Formats: sequence, structure tokens, C-alpha cells
Amino acid sequence: MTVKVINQSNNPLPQYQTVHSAGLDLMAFISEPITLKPLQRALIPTGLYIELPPGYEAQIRPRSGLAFKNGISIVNAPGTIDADYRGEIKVLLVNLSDQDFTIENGLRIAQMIVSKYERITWESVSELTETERGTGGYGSTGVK
Ligand SMILES: O=c1ccn([C@H]2C[C@H](O)[C@@H](COP(=O)(O)OP(=O)(O)OP(=O)(O)O)O2)c(=O)[nH]1
Ligand SMILES: [Mg+2]
Repeated sequence: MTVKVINQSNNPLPQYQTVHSAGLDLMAFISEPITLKPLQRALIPTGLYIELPPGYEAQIRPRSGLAFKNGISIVNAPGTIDADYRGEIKVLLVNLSDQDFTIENGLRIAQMIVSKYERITWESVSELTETERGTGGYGSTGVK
């Protein structure tokens, strides 16, 4: 599937890093480095504008390497890019470590996964079909 994209950044288009990678790595598009103090968050621009076909969304997810090594995550993970959104893709990073973290232009800050979604219509009813699970949840099946 091809997706229309406008790249207003000075970085290359996001790429899949291996043949079967699900995510395209998104790069920060910033004129000056941004330093996140512990627990600080910032909306980081990418310079990218996309046009997803109806029925598709894009999810903005953290990168595990940045998360493990530097405590960098995404506040609203996974972020949702709607098919009708025409604005710039931005990434809401947060520094969950106890040390400053500096983001430079071109740093791969997140990954974007394009997925199909369903839209529903409601059927209002007074009872739901019975199941073995019923209302059990939150550990109802035990730990081991
Ligand atoms: O990480 C994100 C999340 C969202 N968006 C853009 C694309 C998305 O289509 C739009 C709205 O996102 P969302 O629905 O999550 O935010 P909202 O707070 O509900 O805003 P709105 O009232 O505009 O829907 O913002 C991003 O660029 N990055
Ligand atoms: Mg919304």
C-alpha cells in the first residue's frame, strides 16, 4: 500500500529498519536540541504530513531501546493518527528517568505502525450473551 506524504523536514522519510519490522522509525525535526528534564514532557515535531486511506490509522509507539536505556516513553502511547488528520505528526515524549535527556534533530524518537480499524454502529440491548468468563477480570484466572 502506498501512503501520500509531505516531508517538510530535513530528514529522510521514515523507514522500516529490517525486512519485517512493523514500525517505521520517526525522526525528530527540530532546529535546536531539546533537553527533557526528569518527568518533563514535550511535543516533538516530525515535519511529516500523511494521508491515510479511510479504514486505516497510524499508531505512534515508543522505541524500546530509548525506553530501556534512557527512560524515554510516550505520554499518550499509543498515539493515534486518524485517517482524516492533515496536520503535522507530532510525538509526545516524556522522560521517565532521573537524568536529563537531550533530543537532537534526526534522532529516531518513536515508531509508527499503520493498522486497519473497524468502525461500529451500536445495537442497544438489555442483556449480553453469557460466557464462561462472565464478569471476571483483573486477575480472576490466577497468577500461575
Ligand atoms: O501522538 C499523536 C496523537 C495525535 N496526533 C494528531 C493526529 C490525530 O488524528 C490528532 C488527534 O489526536 P487525538 O484524537 O488522540 O487527540 P484529541 O485530544 O482527542 O484531539 P481531537 O479533539 O483533535 O481529536 O492529533 C499526533 O500528531 N500525535
Ligand atoms: Mg480525538
